[in-house]
Order: sequence, then structure tokens, then C-alpha cells
Amino acid sequence: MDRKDIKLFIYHASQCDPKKCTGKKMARFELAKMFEKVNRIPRESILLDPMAEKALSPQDSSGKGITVLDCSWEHVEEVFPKLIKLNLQHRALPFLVAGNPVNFGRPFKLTSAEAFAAALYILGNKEQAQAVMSKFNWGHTFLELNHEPLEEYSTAKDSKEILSIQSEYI
Ligand SMILES: C[S@@+](CC[C@H](N)C(=O)[O-])C[C@H]1O[C@@H](n2cnc3c(N)ncnc32)[C@H](O)[C@@H]1O
Repeated sequence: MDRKDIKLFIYHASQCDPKKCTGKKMARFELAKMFEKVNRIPRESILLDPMAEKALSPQDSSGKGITVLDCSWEHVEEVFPKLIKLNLQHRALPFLVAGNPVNFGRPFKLTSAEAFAAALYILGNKEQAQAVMSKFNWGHTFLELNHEPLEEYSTAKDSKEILSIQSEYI
């Protein structure tokens, strides 16, 4: 059993199709708190940022929660740099492949829900990761496809070791 659920936050940039948005669905199920103002992002939370220099590892402190930026992939390069001045822990997820039908099999390009599940798994909250994925009919596929790397990442001691494990998969 997970020690304690990690708080999940979504900064929603209102750029996606609300019917397909995985962040909105998580908020509907009360699995994450969603807001549309940058200043609501909890300071010192982990921001899942695909362009971050540092990879997420079990060493990271999740006490202030995990934040995902739910925006269109076309805008990530302009939106993330605007958040640099906030006091957040920017972290990239290591090599994992998408299990959702839109980007199936594509490395690194995960939905918000997959990004949360991956981060929770790496940080040791495997049951919470499964609870997030259980709301999506392709959710089990994401966890099955990535079972081996996720298990390995969850035993890494730091970000450097995460990169060394990742190199076995790339
Ligand atoms: C760009 S949005 C796209 C959301 C999509 N429209 C949906 O319905 O889920 C996905 C977000 O998940 C997180 N994310 C996805 N892949 C990631 C990765 N490889 N590393 C870090 N964060 C990632 C980021 O916060 C990113 O902004």
C-alpha cells in the first residue's frame, strides 16, 4: 500500500479539446485539483516539464505535490519557459512510451494522466498510479507497456542513475 497519496495539480491552459483532455477527466474524478491561473501552482511542487534538464527520480521530494501543465504539445516550448521564475522543481520523465490511442508507442510524449501515473510510480506510489490509470480504458496498456522500465526507475537512487537506466532503452 502507498504510504500516503501525493497531491496532484493541473495547470490547465485551456488549449485542448475538453472531450479528450485527460487532465479534465482526472479533475472530474477528483484525482487532481485543476486551476487556470499560473499563480495557483503550488510553490516547490514538482513540475513535470518535458524540457527540464533534470530527470525525476525517487530522491525528489513530493511533499508539495506534483503539477502537470495541461496544454497543447504545439505550445509547450513557449509555455514552460514562462514558469521558470516560479519556485518549482522542474523535472523531465525518463524514456517511457505512450499507451494512449493518439500517440500510441511514441516515446516521451505522454498525456497528462500518463505523466502523473509515471511520476507516481517512480516516486513509489504504485497504487495511486494504478488508480489514475484505471479511469482510462487504455490505462492498463500504459502500465503494461512500461512495466519493466518503471520498475527499474523506481529503484534508482538519483537522477544520474535514472539516466543510466534510460540509456538501456534508448
Ligand atoms: C502537453 S500536455 C498534453 C495533454 C493532453 N492534451 C491530454 O489530454 O492529456 C501533457 C503534459 O504532461 C506532462 N508530460 C508529458 N510527457 C512528459 C515528459 N516526457 N516529461 C515530463 N512531463 C511530461 C507535461 O506537464 C505536459 O505538459
